Amino acid sequence: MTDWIGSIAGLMANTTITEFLLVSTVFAIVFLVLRSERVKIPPGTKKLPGPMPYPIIGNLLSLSKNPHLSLTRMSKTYGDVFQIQIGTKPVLVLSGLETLKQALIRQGDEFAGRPDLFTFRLVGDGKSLTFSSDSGEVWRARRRLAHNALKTFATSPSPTSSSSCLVEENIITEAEYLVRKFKQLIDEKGEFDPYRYVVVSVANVICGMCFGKRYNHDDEELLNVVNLTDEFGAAAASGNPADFIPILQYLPSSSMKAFKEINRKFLDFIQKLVKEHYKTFDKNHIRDITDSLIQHSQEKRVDENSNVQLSNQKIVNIVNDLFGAGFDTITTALSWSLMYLVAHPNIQEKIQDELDQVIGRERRPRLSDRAQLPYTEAFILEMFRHSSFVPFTIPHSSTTDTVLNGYFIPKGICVLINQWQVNHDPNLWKDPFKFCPERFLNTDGTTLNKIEMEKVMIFGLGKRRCVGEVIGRMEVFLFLTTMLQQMQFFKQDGEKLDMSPQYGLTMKHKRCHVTAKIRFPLLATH
Ligand code: HEM
Repeated sequence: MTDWIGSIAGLMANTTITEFLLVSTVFAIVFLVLRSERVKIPPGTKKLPGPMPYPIIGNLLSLSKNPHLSLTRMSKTYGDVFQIQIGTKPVLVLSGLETLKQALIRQGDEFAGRPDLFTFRLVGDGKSLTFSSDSGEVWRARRRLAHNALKTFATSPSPTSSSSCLVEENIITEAEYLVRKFKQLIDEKGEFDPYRYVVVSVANVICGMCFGKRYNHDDEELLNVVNLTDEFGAAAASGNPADFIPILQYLPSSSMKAFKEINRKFLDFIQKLVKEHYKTFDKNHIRDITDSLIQHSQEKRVDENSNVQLSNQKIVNIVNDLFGAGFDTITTALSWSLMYLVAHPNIQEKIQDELDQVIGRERRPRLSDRAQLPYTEAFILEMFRHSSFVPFTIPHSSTTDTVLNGYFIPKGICVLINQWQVNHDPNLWKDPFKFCPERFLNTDGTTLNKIEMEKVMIFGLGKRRCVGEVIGRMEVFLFLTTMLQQMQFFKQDGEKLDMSPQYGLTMKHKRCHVTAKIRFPLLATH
């Protein structure tokens, strides 16, 4: 955001007074015209509350560097449903768990759209399932395809192994490689940056599902793509001024240049793999998600639940979304987990005691152990809640004129959904800023409290809820338990942990080097 403010300041410095007055007059006229076209509120409904916008920039300055915090503060004044203006565009902000359930579940169809934003048009050549403004039948048919592909190639029972499903085997293998890599780094250097290696292991899991392929930790091609997520997340985050003030799209901006470059690199990487799949495709031997999408497009199957006919590109491009969404979120979750573990050694010890008692040292953790590891599960929930590393869902839009909590909502308004606010709402959580896994346990301390668990907002809700949630939760559990069964992590002597999140689509902490101790020698078998 500072990049944009810098551009505006630079522009003003190079402008004469006459030019400045002329531009101001034009903007003032545009502002007055826009004001006169204000939305008419139907009788019996209320006008959305919200702060007074300034001409041209609206409430942009009030968003600050951390929009999740400023919009949470505003919700205390204006309530769960209020409007701000970014540039000249109105934006609806929703907070409060009950309000989010009302909008996204009970009125789900009315809030399932995506706004047509400048940055979103740059993702996946404008054809992304996640970011494009397709809603209705096209989006629904693509979402069903994504769901089915994940079911077939991830969560279906494994025909050949003892694992409960295909992806379990895949994750356990990658987690084991990761632990070996950490051990090697400890022997060689005594410390390491976990994020750098976790990202490759997590990317390998989704690469296995999508392309039947894995990469080693030093593969330049993969590293070039997976290391772009910070810049991607900064530009695609909710409230990017370039999405709301059209003139900013034409000003020189290093962050927007980087964003375009990232999308191009990402698309090239995926397209290369898709092309290889087309060359070796055999309809009698479907190897992975890409093959199954190619098969679907070649057979020109009409989606069985609708009459919509999707283009080949819109079918095969679904793999871009699955790959893109499938590694950054989980890597960020694991990286935050390691930060909390080194910041709270007593919590790390408690998890390890639980793992020792339930699993022991003779075998590796499995998904079937989850029910017997309530403290570990409570830790994961608390990591999701406390970090709230996806502070807003991806922006939604209203698909029709509607009413929410008595307020009139016009069709097509961009909607920001503040997950961070729900996860830190003092009406829902005792001491919301304290990191305390115990809050998710019943008083007996051995079972999880379902009501508390369901209050955590990190995967969204309703029609647009994350399609990879099941896999995401499995991955975080298996990577974490495999690491913690074998290794104990510490912060380095003298290293200060900086856990302040950097705002973005997914919020990251500053990269941090940790050290680790091997808890017991590696077993030859799982
Ligand atoms: C810890 C891991 C994850 C978190 C926290 C997470 C979170 C989210 C959130 C907040 C959304 C936006 C929901 C909305 O707009 O209302 C989303 C959407 C999505 N996620 Fe995830 N996600 C995770 C893992 C995954 C994985 C592993 C995949 C794929 C394999 C995936 C695929 C998607 C897709 C395709 C969408 C777009 C859905 C749509 O627009 O209809 N996610 N995710």
